[in-house]
Amino acid sequence: MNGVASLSAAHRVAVFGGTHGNELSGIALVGLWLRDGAEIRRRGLEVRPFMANPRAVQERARYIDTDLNRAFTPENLSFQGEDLPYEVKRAQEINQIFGPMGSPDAYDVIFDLHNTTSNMGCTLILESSNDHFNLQMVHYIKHAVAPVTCSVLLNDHPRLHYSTTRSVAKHPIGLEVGPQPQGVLRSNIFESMRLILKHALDFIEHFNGGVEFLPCTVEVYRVVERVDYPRDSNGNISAMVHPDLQDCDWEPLNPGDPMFQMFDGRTVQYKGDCTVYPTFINEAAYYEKQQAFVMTKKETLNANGIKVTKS
Ligand SMILES: CC(=O)N[C@@H](CC(=O)O)C(=O)O
Ligand SMILES: [Zn+2]
Repeated sequence: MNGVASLSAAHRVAVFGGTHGNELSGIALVGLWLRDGAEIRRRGLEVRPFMANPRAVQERARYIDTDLNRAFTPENLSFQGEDLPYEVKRAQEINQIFGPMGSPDAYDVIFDLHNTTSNMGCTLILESSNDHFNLQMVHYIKHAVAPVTCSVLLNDHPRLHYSTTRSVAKHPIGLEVGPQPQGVLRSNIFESMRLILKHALDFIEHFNGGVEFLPCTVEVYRVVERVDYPRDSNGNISAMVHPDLQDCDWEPLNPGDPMFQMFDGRTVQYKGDCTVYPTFINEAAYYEKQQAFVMTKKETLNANGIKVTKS
């Protein structure tokens, strides 16, 4: 052994767009690939483009009844009856088609395409720090796009983790590209998303084809806290993201640095005792979630070497 683990091939891959109906890059790309899938075809793989929340896409809304990307809880997936919220029914359908979640029948990989209004650039979102297949994939993608940066957000926090659409797959991976306003298509964001997905599919093709990926390290930003806006006694927002923090996703925030600018002009400073790396700063979709930004800490993860199991 040289530290290289054998994993089974990843034959079934899905690409989801429109999990949120107002994030247009993934919707446009999946629409394109539903009409002609040549671009995402790879040897030894089934790659299935899929519109996750078609009614929300129709309405150009994030969701109809409830956020689909929070809906994949065990309770929701096992509810019976007719009167369920649209996204709960849709979650059950998606779990039927691409799951069941946690079973051997589940799809190997789901890429879930999102846009953010934050200045995050290209970001891959992982839900586990010990999925070595995904760690190797993000390592490959980071190298393939360099010198352009592709950041990795790790959300496996026990309290802050949420039940995503992609979590139906064995290897769930989110792709978040911004900044792009809701309901808007920007060509640069569209092309960045398209390129990341190309590299991701290339990685899987190489892996299935027998290429060995050696042990490596991956820099990730681990979610440690969600930060709400300052609020008045009625619960209304009383401040905005400070101009020194706005658009500074992934940049260090040090103790004493400004975070918010109150409507009355005062500044709210970061009072923590260590450097953090804010992201999803001023994301439009997070006002309803009482979230001004996410605090992360930088970490280096070790990825095992991997190669495909000979069958
Ligand atoms: C802006 C946005 O929708 N972000 C995604 C992030 C993710 O896919 O984990 C969400 O909150 O569902
Ligand atoms: Zn989204």
